[in-house]
Amino acid sequence: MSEPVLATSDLCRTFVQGRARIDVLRGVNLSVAPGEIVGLLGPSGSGKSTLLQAVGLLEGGFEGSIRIEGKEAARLSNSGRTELRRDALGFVYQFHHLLPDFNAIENVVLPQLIQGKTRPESVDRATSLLTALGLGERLEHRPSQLSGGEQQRVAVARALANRPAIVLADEPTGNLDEKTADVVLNEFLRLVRHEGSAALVATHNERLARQMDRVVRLHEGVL
Ligand SMILES: Nc1ncnc2c1ncn2[C@@H]1O[C@H](COP(=O)(O)OP(=O)(O)OP(=O)(O)O)[C@@H](O)[C@H]1O
Repeated sequence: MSEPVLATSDLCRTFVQGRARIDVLRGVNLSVAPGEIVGLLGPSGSGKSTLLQAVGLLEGGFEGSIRIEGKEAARLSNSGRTELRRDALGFVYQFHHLLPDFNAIENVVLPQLIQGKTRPESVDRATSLLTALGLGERLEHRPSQLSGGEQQRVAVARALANRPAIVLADEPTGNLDEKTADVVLNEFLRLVRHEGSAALVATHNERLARQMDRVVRLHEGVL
């Protein structure tokens, strides 16, 4: 069996607020195989975003092990973690977080330039991803000139631009109306499958989660 793209073992995260201790993650064991799309369900406040932030190497303060493509995050230097985040992970959030002064194609080109790709190849890749998401006629629109669904599609293209091993998505369609959310999620899943990336997708929506390969649930800090 091939090595998981993401594996956590006994992952714990406690927040201390004044005298209160909140044990949000209490020994999470999760493994995601290459190309596997996993839905992460759990009630509000159950720790889905906290888990995604930990495995996205976005913040420290957790205990336990996080391995991405076999690399133990805690053993890496800060720059090693930054490189791993840039090369192996893609992120989609509930709000698009696109750069407002850059158009769609530039938003998707930028992470590739940061990774060291040339401008022509980055533009080719961005054009093909955005076209696959139905935005071939919107390449030069800035975020404010796009609808909510179109903005999220650009965010999806940006997340996939560097061919991540796994995309981490936190309520990627949570800000869209139901019909648009369905369409955008389906396009997201289709493109992730086509690209061969894995994905871990936090959602409240059981119906959308059923379209994924597997669903895990956070309950009282464990899966
Ligand atoms: N920086 C922080 N300091 C203190 N408590 C925090 C912090 N971040 C999160 N928490 C607490 O951790 C718990 C889990 O929060 P988290 O955002 O991970 O839940 P969630 O499952 O993503 O919720 P939702 O579905 O509503 O987005 C909550 O009780 C929250 O108040």
